[in-house]
Amino acid sequence: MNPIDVHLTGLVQALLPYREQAGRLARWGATLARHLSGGGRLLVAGNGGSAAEAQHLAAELVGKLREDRIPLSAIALTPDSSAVTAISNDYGFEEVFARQVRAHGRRDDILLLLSTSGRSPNLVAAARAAEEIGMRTWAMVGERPNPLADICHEALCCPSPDSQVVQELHLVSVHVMCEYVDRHLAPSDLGRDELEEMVSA
Ligand SMILES: O=C(CO)[C@@H](O)[C@H](O)[C@H](O)[C@H](O)COP(=O)(O)O
Repeated sequence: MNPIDVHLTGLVQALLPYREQAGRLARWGATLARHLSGGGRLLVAGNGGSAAEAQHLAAELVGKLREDRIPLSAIALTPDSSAVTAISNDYGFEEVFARQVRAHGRRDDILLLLSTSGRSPNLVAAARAAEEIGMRTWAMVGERPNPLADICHEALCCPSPDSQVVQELHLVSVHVMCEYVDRHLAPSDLGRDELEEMVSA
C-alpha cells in the first residue's frame, strides 16, 4: 500500500473506538467553560508535535474558535524559550513543566498534558507537581496502559499504536472540546437540553 492508504487505514481503524470518548470531551468542555469563565486557568503542555497542539489549544481559548466570545485563560508551558532553556539547564529537562506548574498553577486549576506514549518523564513530573498543588489533571494520550493515564485524574485514550494517528485524534479532541466550551458559554435555547444530554452521556 502507498503511504496515504497506510495512514488513512490506521486513522479509520481508530475512529470508531475513538468516538466512544465523546462523553468525556463534552464533560471536559463543560468543566472548562465553567472554570475559565469564572476566572480559573488552564495550563497545557506536551513534547514535540504535542507541544504544537498544546499551543494550538491555548490559542483557541485565549483567542477564539469561531465566534467572538470572552477571552479565556489558557497557558501553554512550551513556547517561552527563555523559561524552557533556563529551567532545563538549571534543574534538568524533567523539571521543565513541573516548575512552571508550581509557578502558574493554583488549587482547582486544570492541567492538561498531551502525550502519544504517556511515558514522557517531564509530563509525569508535571502531573505530580499539579497533584501537590490541588489542581485537576487531565491527559490526552494514546493506548492504555501508560503512566500518565494512570496518575492523572482523567485520561482520554486514543486507541492507535501509531503516534501520528494519536496526534491527529488529539487535534480533533482539542477542536471538539473547544466547540463544547463555546456552546456552554453561549448556548442557543434549542441547544441547552441537547448539551445536558451530551455531558451526561
Ligand atoms: O511529532 C512527533 C512524531 O509525530 C515527535 O516530534 C514527537 O512529538 C516527539 O518524539 C515527542 O518527544 C514524543 O513525546 P510523547 O508524545 O511520547 O510524550
